[in-house]
Amino acid sequence: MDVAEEIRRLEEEIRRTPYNKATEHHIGRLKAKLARLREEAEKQRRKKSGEAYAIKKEGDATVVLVGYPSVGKSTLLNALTGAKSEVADYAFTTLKPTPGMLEYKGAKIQIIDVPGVIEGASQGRGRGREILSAIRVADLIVIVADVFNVHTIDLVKKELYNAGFRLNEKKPEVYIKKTVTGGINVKTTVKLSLSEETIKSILREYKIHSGEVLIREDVTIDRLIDAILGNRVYVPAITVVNKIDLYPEAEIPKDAIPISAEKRINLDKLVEEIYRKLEFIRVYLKPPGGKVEEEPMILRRGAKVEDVCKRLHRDMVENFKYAKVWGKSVKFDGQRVGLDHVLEDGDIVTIYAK
Ligand SMILES: Nc1nc2c(ncn2[C@@H]2O[C@H](COP(=O)(O)OP(=O)(O)OP(=O)(O)O)[C@@H](O)[C@H]2O)c(=O)[nH]1
Repeated sequence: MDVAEEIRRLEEEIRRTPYNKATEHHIGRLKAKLARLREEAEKQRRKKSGEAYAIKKEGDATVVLVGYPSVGKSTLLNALTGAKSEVADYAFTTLKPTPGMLEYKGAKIQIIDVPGVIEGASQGRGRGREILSAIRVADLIVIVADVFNVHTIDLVKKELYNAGFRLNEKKPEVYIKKTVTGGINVKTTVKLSLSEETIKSILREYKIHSGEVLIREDVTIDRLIDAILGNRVYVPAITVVNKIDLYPEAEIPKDAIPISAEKRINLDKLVEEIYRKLEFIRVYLKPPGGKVEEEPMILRRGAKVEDVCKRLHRDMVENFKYAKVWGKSVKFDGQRVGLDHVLEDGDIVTIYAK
């Protein structure tokens, strides 16, 4: 049996098996096997096709518009940025991703439009591989549908899920340290729904027979597999339904924002949501012995001193000695910190280099 056929067989069996305490163990193994085969198939495909477009990230964050053809992605990109992406009323006018820049509250947000996601992209059909590699650069994904194609939201989400993207999901709090001997030792800080046997058999499916496993959430089978594979992309996402001007009564999922790119309806709300979801922080630089600079550097929540260095100069990380920080991220003002130090909004930073 070839890999594709085996994948289909496993999917079918998982669908048919009801989930309960008695079958949990079995389903766990099936899902682990399925994820492993999908990885294998993905590797083979990558060898064949090679990676497509290299997109140059610019600005303070990158937003990628994803959706079926003709829902209005190019129109939206133009409306948000003033960029000139080709618009036409037939499908697939977008041949290359076209970066444009949105400026809001001091942040420069790069917006990229990729060719319409087609069903089967995660299986490498159509231009799928190119699309998915473009989406990988996203700091935020905006799923675009239109009032006549609201159902495509779920199709896009499914494609992205199968391709390893996890939208608006936190990274699983599962930490695995492999050891050479000693068996699997599971430690947990919360009450788990999965049995220890299920957890162990899933680990064994990935050839982990010995190791320390620390679980800090009531993990599901799928999230446990995600943690083991470790290559999932956790990214925030927003959904919009476009062309609301043509059909104002359309039924819109409650977490989606209804907009009209052409008539500029609700775009201010969308921009605000994009800005909020990107979780920007402002960091002020103070050169050694100098005054605090007026213009902040715009970074994302979780940014480290290392990210500041990278923005300043490409050799800065290499020449870094230490930094001093004033503000919320330190215990006392002027505290010395290293590259790994996580900064907070409003911090003042001085970098000392060799
Ligand atoms: N009435 C209305 N029409 C719109 C709106 N947004 C886009 N359109 C029209 O929808 C058609 C498709 O728009 P595009 O922006 O090219 O769609 P796309 O998603 O980029 O399509 P591809 O390039 O094929 O992936 C064009 O005729 C647009 O003028 C809108 O808000 N309202």
